[in-house]
Amino acid sequence: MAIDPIPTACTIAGSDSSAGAGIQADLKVFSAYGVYGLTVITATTAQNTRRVAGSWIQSGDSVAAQITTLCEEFTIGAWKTGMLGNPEVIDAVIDSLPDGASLILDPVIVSTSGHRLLSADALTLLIDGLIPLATVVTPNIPEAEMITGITPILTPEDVREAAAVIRSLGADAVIIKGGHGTDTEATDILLDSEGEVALSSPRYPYEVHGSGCSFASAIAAEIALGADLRSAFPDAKRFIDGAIRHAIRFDSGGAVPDPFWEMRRIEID
Ligand SMILES: Cc1ncc(COP(=O)(O)O)c(N)n1
Repeated sequence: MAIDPIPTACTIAGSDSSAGAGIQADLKVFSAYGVYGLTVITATTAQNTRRVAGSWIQSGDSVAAQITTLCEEFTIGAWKTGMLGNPEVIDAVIDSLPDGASLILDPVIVSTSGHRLLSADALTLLIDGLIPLATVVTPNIPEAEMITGITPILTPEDVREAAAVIRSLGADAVIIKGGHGTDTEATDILLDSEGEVALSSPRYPYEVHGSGCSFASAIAAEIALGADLRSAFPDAKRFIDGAIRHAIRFDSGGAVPDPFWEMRRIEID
């Protein structure tokens, strides 16, 4: 199928040196979809699949210049935010994003390995300034707890209550990802103006570094291709389930999603 012009999506996120999460995950997912991926780098991190050793955040000016320079040339079908780091970067994003942007806001706060990727004062600004601009916010359960103050989120009713609170902060829609729960299935819940959709997929017996980033990027790619959120959600869920089922697993025990598993020319399962 020929699509002209090529759809574009832009990720505003941190670099992950292990290439499982962050900018690298997002670009892989965009490319697997056939969407041209643009990048705004907010930070570099020194990390592997097990730990974050350090992070260095860009200035607000750098982030603003990257966004405005891209907007000079490209019509960007979807924006996705990941690690933003501090209030200066969030302010730059709020000030530079074009009006009417479709924004998939993945509220990266703490890495799965436990390293803080967003300062506490930045969380307040993310809630007050960025969530109201979001087409969809995609927290996992720990992030939903930190955004809403509802702790612990344990039952499906708790998840629904947290999703309603996040929508009331001004987002069009919320998807709370169940991947950090303990059931045998990972159930994600979408809440939008029309109500709720719950989707479950198997939980695999290994931790996959970067699956949250990859899922949010799959939603962004779907939106860039013209899907609405109600159809993007099940398609992105299927996509990430395949990338996790066929995750690249290292000798260390670490694993990262493989959005390209169907294209592999070598057998690694
Ligand atoms: C640069 C960057 N962005 C996002 C994450 C979150 O991913 P995870 O929750 O899998 O650690 C990360 N670890 N690093």
